[in-house]
Amino acid sequence: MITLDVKDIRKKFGSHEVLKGVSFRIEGPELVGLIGPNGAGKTTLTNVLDGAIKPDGGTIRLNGTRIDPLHPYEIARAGLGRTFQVTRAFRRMTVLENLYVPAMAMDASVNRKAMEEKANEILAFLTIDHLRNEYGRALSGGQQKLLELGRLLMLDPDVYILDEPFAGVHPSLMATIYKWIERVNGEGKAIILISHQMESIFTLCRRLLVLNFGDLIADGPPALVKNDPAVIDAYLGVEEDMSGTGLLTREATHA
Ligand SMILES: Nc1ncnc2c1ncn2[C@@H]1O[C@H](COP(=O)(O)OP(=O)(O)OP(=O)(O)O)[C@@H](O)[C@H]1O
Repeated sequence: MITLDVKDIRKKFGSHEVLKGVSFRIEGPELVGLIGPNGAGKTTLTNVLDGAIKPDGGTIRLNGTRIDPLHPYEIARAGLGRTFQVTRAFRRMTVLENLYVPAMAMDASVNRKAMEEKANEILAFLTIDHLRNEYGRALSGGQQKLLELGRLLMLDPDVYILDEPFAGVHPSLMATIYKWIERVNGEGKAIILISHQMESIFTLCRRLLVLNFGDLIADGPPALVKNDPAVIDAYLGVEEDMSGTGLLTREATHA
């Protein structure tokens, strides 16, 4: 079974303590939302998980093996992959070539025919197969998000971390991304979804982790988390789009 065990992760930038001992455990094909106001530490935690930033303390185990001392490419090989808030599609490569890069980086002796078949199947699923020979730079922001999801699918890690996959995406592509997430999760993979779009988080996730000023202030089912006084306090005065979530403001709870 897939396990991700995060224990007491700490990170300071100068004297600024950005992660203050974050611990959580994911077991099996969970779909977990990681939320929190701007500056809460979500991206820093993601960068620590994928090895881009080394923590000052704490441990991370993936499927029982410690990954926090590893390089990012070793962590990707071990089975943890991510997308980025700002997409990193290769602009001077075609869409197909963009998909080949992660597959070949992970396994230089990968069967080319199988790789091409997989890439074409992924592009069809993401509804961008007609763009297979276009350069990355020719794609819209939303199409680049889809391409990045496709690249991650080529890597096919055990744990997928998706950083703001809906940001800047046209509503018509949202359904495709929802389907993508449900498919990956249905195939038994664990997903950590970071988004400020609360409606998507509350629709998709069965568990929420809430970060605030580097502390994990809540961890549980959305129905419980949304009524947690610490969470309501953290979001007080924050301009998130809470429509459709039922996440209460303090005024609403006191009304
Ligand atoms: N490289 C860095 N050097 C110094 N401070 C940093 C660095 N990276 C992040 N920070 C600070 O760490 C805090 C957490 O930032 P982080 O980007 O992790 O938050 P976030 O929850 O992802 O925010 P957002 O929702 O706005 O993306 C912020 O106060 C930020 O200014």
